[in-house]
Amino acid sequence: MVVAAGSGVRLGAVRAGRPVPKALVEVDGRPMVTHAVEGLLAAGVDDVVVAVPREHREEFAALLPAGVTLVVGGDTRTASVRNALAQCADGDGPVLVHDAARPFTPPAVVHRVLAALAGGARAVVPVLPVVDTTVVVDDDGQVTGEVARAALRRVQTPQGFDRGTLLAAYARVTDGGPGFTDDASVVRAAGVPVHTVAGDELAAKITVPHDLQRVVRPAVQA
Ligand SMILES: Nc1ccn([C@@H]2O[C@H](COP(=O)(O)OP(=O)(O)OP(=O)(O)O)[C@@H](O)[C@H]2O)c(=O)n1
Ligand SMILES: C[C@](O)(CO)[C@H](O)COP(=O)(O)O
Repeated sequence: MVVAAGSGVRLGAVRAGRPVPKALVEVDGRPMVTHAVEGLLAAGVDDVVVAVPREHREEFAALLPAGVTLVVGGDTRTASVRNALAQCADGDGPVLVHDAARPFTPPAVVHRVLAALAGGARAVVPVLPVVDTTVVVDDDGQVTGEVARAALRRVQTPQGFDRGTLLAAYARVTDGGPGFTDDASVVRAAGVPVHTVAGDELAAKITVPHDLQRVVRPAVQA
């Protein structure tokens, strides 16, 4: 599945004087959501479900390839995943949860996640190391401590799950509960170990305007 129902408040994109959902913002000439969905399909993923904002449903439907299922997302990412998961309850095989906001995720990342699932992992996330010195600051912006970064990782998507494991984990949590920022956290809260594989800087999430200047479509995706 691809979650594309966020507003993109931090990106702050505007079209004809009105806020436009982040997933509809164009990168390399096409909406982010189109790149993200086509990327999964090109990597061999089938049965793609996309969570979209209710008020833009028709626009998303016109953009996306035939065969893709659209569902209306929720107020939080967790709620959007939950709505899309409802479409996945009867399927077979693992489920991938991917952000529309990571338009140029290389297929190799998808394949590493799927390979780890095929090897028996129930939950898999792509991660990258933290390469900068990392500190803690107080409310005034003063540094109050340094963080040992060797064990820290930045988490990306797609995140992959054994289908039953993901469904059961989401059934345990409510959208009004603790603020889960990804799906691995939901699964880990259910006591399931989360395995990591290497992510890729090309899978970076577009979050703030500066990210639009940095986003790179690889000439050849591996
Ligand atoms: N209610 C929500 C919130 C987020 N997402 C999706 O989750 C992904 C990662 O979320 P993020 O980058 O935080 O997107 P937004 O919530 O749109 O950003 P912001 O917090 O700046 O509004 C995005 O593809 C976004 O569309 C979603 O489907 N439904
Ligand atoms: C799911 C995610 O992209 C993994 O890094 C991330 O947690 C989304 O969180 P955000 O805080 O809404 O950007």
